[in-house]
Amino acid sequence: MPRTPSAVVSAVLVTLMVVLAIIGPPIWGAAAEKIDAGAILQGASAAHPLGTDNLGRDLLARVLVAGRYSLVLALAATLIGAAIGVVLGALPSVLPRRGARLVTGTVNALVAFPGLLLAMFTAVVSGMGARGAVLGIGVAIAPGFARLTQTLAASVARADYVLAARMLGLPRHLVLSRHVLPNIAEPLLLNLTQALGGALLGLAGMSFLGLGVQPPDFDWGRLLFDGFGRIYVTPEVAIGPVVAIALAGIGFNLLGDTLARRAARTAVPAGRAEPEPPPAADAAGVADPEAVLEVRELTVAFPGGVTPVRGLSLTVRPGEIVGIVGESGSGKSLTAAAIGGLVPYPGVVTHAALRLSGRDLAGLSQKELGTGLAMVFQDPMASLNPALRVGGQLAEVATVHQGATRAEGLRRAVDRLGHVHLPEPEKQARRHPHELSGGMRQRAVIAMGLMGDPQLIIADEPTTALDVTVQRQILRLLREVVEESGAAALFISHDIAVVGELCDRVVVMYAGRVVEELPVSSLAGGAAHPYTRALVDSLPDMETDRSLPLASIPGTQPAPALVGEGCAFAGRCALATPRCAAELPPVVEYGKAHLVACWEVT
Ligand SMILES: Nc1ncnc2c1ncn2[C@@H]1O[C@H](COP(=O)(O)OP(=O)(O)OP(=O)(O)O)[C@@H](O)[C@H]1O
Repeated sequence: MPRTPSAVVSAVLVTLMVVLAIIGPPIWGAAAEKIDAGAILQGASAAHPLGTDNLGRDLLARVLVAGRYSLVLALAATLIGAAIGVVLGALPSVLPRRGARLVTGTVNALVAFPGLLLAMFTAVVSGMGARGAVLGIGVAIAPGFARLTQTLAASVARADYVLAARMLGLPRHLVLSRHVLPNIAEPLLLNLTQALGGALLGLAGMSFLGLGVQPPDFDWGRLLFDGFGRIYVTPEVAIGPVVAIALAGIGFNLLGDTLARRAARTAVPAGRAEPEPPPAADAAGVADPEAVLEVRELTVAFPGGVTPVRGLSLTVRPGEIVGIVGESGSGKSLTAAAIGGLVPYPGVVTHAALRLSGRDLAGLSQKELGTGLAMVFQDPMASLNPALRVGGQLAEVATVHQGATRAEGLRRAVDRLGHVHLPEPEKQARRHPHELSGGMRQRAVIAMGLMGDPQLIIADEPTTALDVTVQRQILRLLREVVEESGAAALFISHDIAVVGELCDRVVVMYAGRVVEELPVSSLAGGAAHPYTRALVDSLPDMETDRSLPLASIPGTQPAPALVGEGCAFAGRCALATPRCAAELPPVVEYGKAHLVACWEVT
């Protein structure tokens, strides 16, 4: 059901156009063709509300009848454009390098060429009339489709399942048709709707220029062309086709926008088996009144059976800093992204519960999310707009979400920048992000999170890009901010030593699952899972012989698409038995505030 005003408007307009195309010719067809020598070139009257043409035919009836032809021509042009575009866009994936470069270069040149000129040129070359105009508009639309197909195909090409198919030696055209095209079909279809609106306007333009539909046929553009010569004497004769063209163009463009927005929100991959449905509502249970963040059975899946986060549960309580630790690729960042609603398309997030202070995260407004949840990422430049001054960006949180004036917002921004110990905060607020050092930028991002009233701060590897001294300062700042603001924090890191220093509790992830959760105080000596123990053992201490290479865990973590039935760590585990590889160990209690998933220690 459409919900936003633009969705309602687009649904009404498009339905109207389709109904008109179906019922227009049978109902008003005869009136549109009826020649009346006594009513030639008349203006508006009761009998002819939009006037008549040079043969005395009723213009209102002609506008209503022309809808079908206009829509059919636009649909044909769009399909031609999409077909040429998808072929051109997909070719670089199957051609040898040189051919691919040639096609890409041609597409780039065509994208830069004005569409209407391309359409006019093609129409003139292929013969004036409806066929030439349709071909012309089709050719003008094609480069846009080609560029979109290329970009989408390139983004899917790096997915694990495409790499796996390539490594299996599948021919390129099969990789393209089986693995790439089905996964980019949905955005292409959405683009088709928007292109239909553009084609309608383009065809009307061609007919208006005299290059399109020729008499005795007529579409809205042709009616506008005929009426335009009389626009100063009887302007109403041009109004009908103008209104029809505008409404149809707006309707299809808005429909494309609405569908694209909806698809981005639901992000269900096209043409692929969908991941398991979310567990039944009652599995969510009752909200934990103690929890700032409650995550139950969180799963993040991508097309092709890639499930990098599998049934993850965790709880963060007020004032607590919980660390998520794991090797690269264990699913830490996707967990953070899923909590923040930032999993990129075409990822699908399912969960039994995802609550912030007892409230379903999906039900929170942008304002509640913007002020209640602060996200700090590894690269502060990714969170700061390089074109804006730091103070202005921070102030935006207050002006957009809290209804503050710009002056109030700026005052609060300077105050928050001082709070995170940026020297001379007024001066820093006037600077652009590139004028600050990496550590200062990260402080500014933390200050941005503090502009609201965050209940939870999610910090995803916030110190990885910084040098060791600055790392320590930022970690100290995070602890201070949590203590002062009363917020809780979820701290993500691959470094168990850093987690051990900063956090109260640690959640250890391996290949998308929680394998152990324990208080940080139990890490040294109290860890139960062989993986956690190996992580702790790989840390150097005072007695480590620094002349020897650091201990590391032999083997590698399996890629998300290659995780088997049982424990994903079994292949690297010294304690593994045949049961470990065959059966998934459940996460069970192992002493006070301690959970573990391992057959051999429970
Ligand atoms: N857009 C995507 N499409 C398909 N797979 C993805 C996508 N994003 C991430 N993945 C897969 O999910 C897995 C987990 O990624 P994630 O970034 O959460 O790991 P991580 O533990 O944070 O690692 P790192 O420390 O390297 O960031 C990776 O193996 C990656 O291949």
